[in-house]
Amino acid sequence: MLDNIKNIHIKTLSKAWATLSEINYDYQFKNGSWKRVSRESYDRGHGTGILLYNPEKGTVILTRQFRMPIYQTKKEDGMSIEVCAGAIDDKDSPESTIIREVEEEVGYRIQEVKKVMEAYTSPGALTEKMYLFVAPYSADMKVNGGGGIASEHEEIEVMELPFSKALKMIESTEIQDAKTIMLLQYAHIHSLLGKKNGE
Ligand SMILES: Nc1nc2c(ncn2[C@@H]2O[C@H](COP(=O)(O)OP(=O)(O)O[C@H]3O[C@H](CO)[C@@H](O)[C@H](O)[C@@H]3O)[C@@H](O)[C@H]2O)c(=O)[nH]1
Ligand SMILES: [Mg+2]
Repeated sequence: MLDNIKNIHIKTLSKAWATLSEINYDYQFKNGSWKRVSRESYDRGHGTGILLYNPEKGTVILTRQFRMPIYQTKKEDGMSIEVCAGAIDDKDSPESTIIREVEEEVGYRIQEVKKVMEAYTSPGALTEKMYLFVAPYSADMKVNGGGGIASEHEEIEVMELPFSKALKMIESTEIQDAKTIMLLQYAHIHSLLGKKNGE
């Protein structure tokens, strides 16, 4: 335990789909003084995301879907271009979650994934950590059309596009999702697309 934090009091402000808490605590600053601090924290569990890439074709698979928080903040159409992603149930591992999400959302059956990053998505407000993966895909792995689970009100458009175009969509701000930008840049830095590495 840290010795510069004590008297932690957690108050649940909302417990519905996820949990919003107000956490009050005494924190000792570097000059030795103690202060009572209050912070809100939103817990909706952890998440996974994956960049699927095809080095032969020079393409990647992304998704496009409506995201209410984007609509709420930007007053635009709320559509978001993202890597395939999913929330992790407590009983599942990040790996098994993402393999299942890939089949549900984009229709590919993949066997192996490579974890490349663990990233807190908004550590001042969210408990969420994203486990980020990459995996190659090919046409013979396609098992369905994807789209997500209609009963969970998901409507996910599957996009297969040249890696070079995806990189340009970061510059043009068509892609604004952080985990997607991180994975596309990872692929670029590590030349995952070989000769078709976006140049
Ligand atoms: N009722 C209700 N249902 C919700 C809510 N939020 C999510 N759901 C349900 O839970 C499903 C979650 O779908 P996933 O594919 O597992 O997760 P995701 O929405 O893609 O989220 C992923 O990306 C997020 C954005 O980066 C991440 O925040 C999240 O951890 C995860 O990785 C949704 O389709 C919806 O049915 C909510 O506030 N209320
Ligand atoms: Mg999802």
